[in-house]
Amino acid sequence: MLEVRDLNAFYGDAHILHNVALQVEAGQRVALLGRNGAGKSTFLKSVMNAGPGVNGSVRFEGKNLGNLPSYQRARLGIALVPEDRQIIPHLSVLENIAMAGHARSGRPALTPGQIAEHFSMLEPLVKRYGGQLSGGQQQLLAIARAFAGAPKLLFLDEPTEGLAPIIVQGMVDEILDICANNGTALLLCEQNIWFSRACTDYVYIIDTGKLVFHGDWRAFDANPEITQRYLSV
Ligand SMILES: Nc1ncnc2c1ncn2[C@@H]1O[C@H](COP(=O)(O)OP(=O)(O)OP(=O)(O)O)[C@@H](O)[C@H]1O
Repeated sequence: MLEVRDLNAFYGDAHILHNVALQVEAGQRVALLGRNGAGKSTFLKSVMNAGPGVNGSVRFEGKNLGNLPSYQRARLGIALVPEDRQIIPHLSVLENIAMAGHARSGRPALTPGQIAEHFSMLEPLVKRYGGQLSGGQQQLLAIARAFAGAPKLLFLDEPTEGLAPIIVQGMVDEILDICANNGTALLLCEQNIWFSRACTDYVYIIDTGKLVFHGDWRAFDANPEITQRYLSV
């Protein structure tokens, strides 16, 4: 579904990503782990054509995306939930979800009400303003909003950052359920290994802009030095 080859990314003269190759199959759930500054967000932004200068090949459902602008990538069915969530504070929960409808992929989409129903922590809050939500509630709203476009592939950028463990635990089921119900593939950028393991089947590790490991969680566990070398702080 998503096939990235030889991806290099730059901010001005700074060469951030080096020959990255990563693949996500339809319906697959994949984690991209790495320390602060390893290049996870840059990778997502590069695939969305939303910031860094990029060369290399990004193919989605067999099509080379070339210079296609971000909004057209969204309409092909790729949704990015950015690290800073970008909730609109003066719109209600339902209005925030409805706002993302313009990114529709062309697949049958759930209504904002149906999307909110999937997220038990959000459902009682549908009329509340975005700016009145807690950090965890805002994160769930950002994920819920991504589903307004009926994405085929969802990018989540460090969704657990700054959230209490109890909220993070609840998010696992909400994310797995809505992805399964909608046949949505997931690429999760994280530092939280527990959460990544609970949400995905396959893992890539990035360190200073280079991929240094990929495999399933069994292969990850068979190489404990990986955690020590690339993920411990
Ligand atoms: N707009 C920018 N201009 C210049 N350099 C940038 C910019 N954004 C990120 N960088 C640099 O690119 C490198 C990768 O950053 P990136 O945000 O992709 O890492 P990350 O793995 O997502 O980290 P974090 O977990 O802290 O969000 C870092 O060295 C960072 O300082």
